[in-house]
Amino acid sequence: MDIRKIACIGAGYVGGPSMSCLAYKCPDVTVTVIDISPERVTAWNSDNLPLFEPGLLDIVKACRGRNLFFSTDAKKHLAEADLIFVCVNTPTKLQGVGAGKAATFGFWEAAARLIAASCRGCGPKIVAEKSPVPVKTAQAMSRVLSGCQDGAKTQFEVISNPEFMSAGTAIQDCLNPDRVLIGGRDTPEGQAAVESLARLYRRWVVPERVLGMGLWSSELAKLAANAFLAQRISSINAIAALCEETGADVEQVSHAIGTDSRIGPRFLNAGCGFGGPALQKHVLNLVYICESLGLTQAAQYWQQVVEMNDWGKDRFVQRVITSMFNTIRGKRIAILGFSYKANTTDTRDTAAIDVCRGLLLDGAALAVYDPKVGPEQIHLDMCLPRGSLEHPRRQHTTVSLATVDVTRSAYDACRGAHGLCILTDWPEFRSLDFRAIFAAMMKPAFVFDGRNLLDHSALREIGFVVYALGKPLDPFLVQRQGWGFGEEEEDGGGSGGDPRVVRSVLAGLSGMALAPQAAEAGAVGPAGRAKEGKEEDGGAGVQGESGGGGGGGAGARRGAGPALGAEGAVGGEEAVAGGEG
Ligand SMILES: NC(=O)C1=CN([C@@H]2O[C@H](COP(=O)(O)OP(=O)(O)OC[C@H]3O[C@@H](n4cnc5c(N)ncnc54)[C@H](O)[C@@H]3O)[C@@H](O)[C@H]2O)C=CC1
Ligand SMILES: O=C(O)[C@H]1O[C@H](OP(=O)(O)OP(=O)(O)OC[C@H]2O[C@@H](n3ccc(=O)[nH]c3=O)[C@H](O)[C@@H]2O)[C@H](O)[C@@H](O)[C@@H]1O
Repeated sequence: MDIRKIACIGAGYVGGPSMSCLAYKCPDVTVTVIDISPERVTAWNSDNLPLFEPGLLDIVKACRGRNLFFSTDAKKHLAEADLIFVCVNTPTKLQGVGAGKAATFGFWEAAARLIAASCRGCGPKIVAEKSPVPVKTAQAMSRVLSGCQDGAKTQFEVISNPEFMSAGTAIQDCLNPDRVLIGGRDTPEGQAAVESLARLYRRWVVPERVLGMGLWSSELAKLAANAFLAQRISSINAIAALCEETGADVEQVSHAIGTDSRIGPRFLNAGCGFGGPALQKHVLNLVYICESLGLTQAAQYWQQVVEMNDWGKDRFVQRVITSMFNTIRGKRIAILGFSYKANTTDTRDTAAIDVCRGLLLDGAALAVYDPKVGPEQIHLDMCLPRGSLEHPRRQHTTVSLATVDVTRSAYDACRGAHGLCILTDWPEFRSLDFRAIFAAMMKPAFVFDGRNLLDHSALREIGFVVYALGKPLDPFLVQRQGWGFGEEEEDGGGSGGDPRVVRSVLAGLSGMALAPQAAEAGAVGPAGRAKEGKEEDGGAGVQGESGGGGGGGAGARRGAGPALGAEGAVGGEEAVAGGEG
């Protein structure tokens, strides 16, 4: 079939960018992207696209109105199309059989019924699955399509053409894909349909990368590819935990293993957990398929990839808490980065949600900054009710948003903070002025780099105590129990550690390295006490009763934003950070 008109159901993260690239590369083919959401369609027809993707706006502007259209008029465009892509979402089931693991087929069935209803009596059509689906969805799709035809039958050939783009690099992934899979039935009609679509792709993708295969292989390959990626990340994260315990450096280890050409260097960055709309969901889909087929051991194997990811997020939260003297109650913690990775606004299943919720549950006051994600989304994600569509596995203990401040800049987030966490690998975080940030933070000032993004030795030079995931532990953290802070002070004598860190920490604790804001807010001199607080207020808080002597360095700060929790609880018996100054 010579494809002249294409319709795509779903103008989301996949449908929008992939169809824009198709239109860009095939100017003689008309591509119409359909969505049920009029707001989305309106946004696609404006310069304010509904999603941020580098290079996307240029491509859209080059084709929109020429051979690229966005519309809500499904009936018209589906009836006219030679080829229909289905790009609807496939969230995880929340109830019933397979809840928490199986993919919901509802959007797909609705799309199939829409196609069937719109195309009665039309000529033959190819229907291509683009969003990932459970194996054998094509069969179900064909049955729905042919079952809903009442009389005037249209010939539908269902093929599989899974999308492998990643958010943030969607345009380059579409324009220069590693491979394009097209799966079809092993019949003349099936193979003809595969060939029709392959001809389009071969206009810009070298023929060796356009791979024809069986329908079920193509469907399964998509889930398997994501499961392998997730497994790789969980594997390196498991090694990262081991590195911290042994003094090895995960970056050196991943470099070493990545130079083996059989393993390869990519996707070996340890981090505080993979997130996004795909990896976890697809691993769980795979688990469910294995379980359904009685492959218990295979199911358990893949399940462990997700368990490891959850453990990694918990481990990060634990590190923050134990590093900060076993208490974060009322302490302001800056969260830099909320999206699940850089260059996207997408927060679906982002590791930041679980990390933030973990910190909130332990009483922290968070100041969140993300270059592209706004306050509404962050607040929504933080308090989604149990069972929300894209986060079925999350533990939904209620957290209070009263202590979540979303700031306009990284500097605002860090001002007055006891610690800062890097949760997304936004490159701009690298070029922040960390001297200024250090000056404005409570002391000791902690950095928890969950993406190994920053220059850790430069940060230590400045005076930060740095936790870098999978790296040898900062001497201050190894020795943390020896400083007489927290509940376990009997452990140590406080000797040892990097002298620079030790000096800086001592300076901070004695108030010599006070943040200007803290000074303004009432903290004074080496024996600093909060002017507004009680005389006996402890260092880290303003309302504590017995925080100890001259701890002004780590605290004595009031009124500088929502730094303290409702109880202002950093002081009192938990005001250990400043207690021994
Ligand atoms: N986000 C990504 O980078 C990638 C996502 N995928 C997968 O592709 C699927 C779709 O993902 P996204 O595009 O991110 O989802 P999305 O939720 O952003 O977009 C789906 C769109 O389909 C529309 N829709 C649903 N049913 C419809 C119907 N009957 N008629 C018209 N419009 C309808 C929705 O309104 C929505 O705009 C998911 O399963 C995802 O896992 C695959 C590759 C990459
Ligand atoms: O099916 C999909 O939707 C897509 O899912 C993933 O793409 P995506 O989820 O956009 O992002 P990835 O680049 O895979 O990153 C996912 C998560 O893994 C984390 N990650 C990635 C790489 C790494 O080395 N370490 C690591 O922790 C990222 O920070 C992010 O949170 C796949 O990479 C795409 O090929 C696939 O098309």
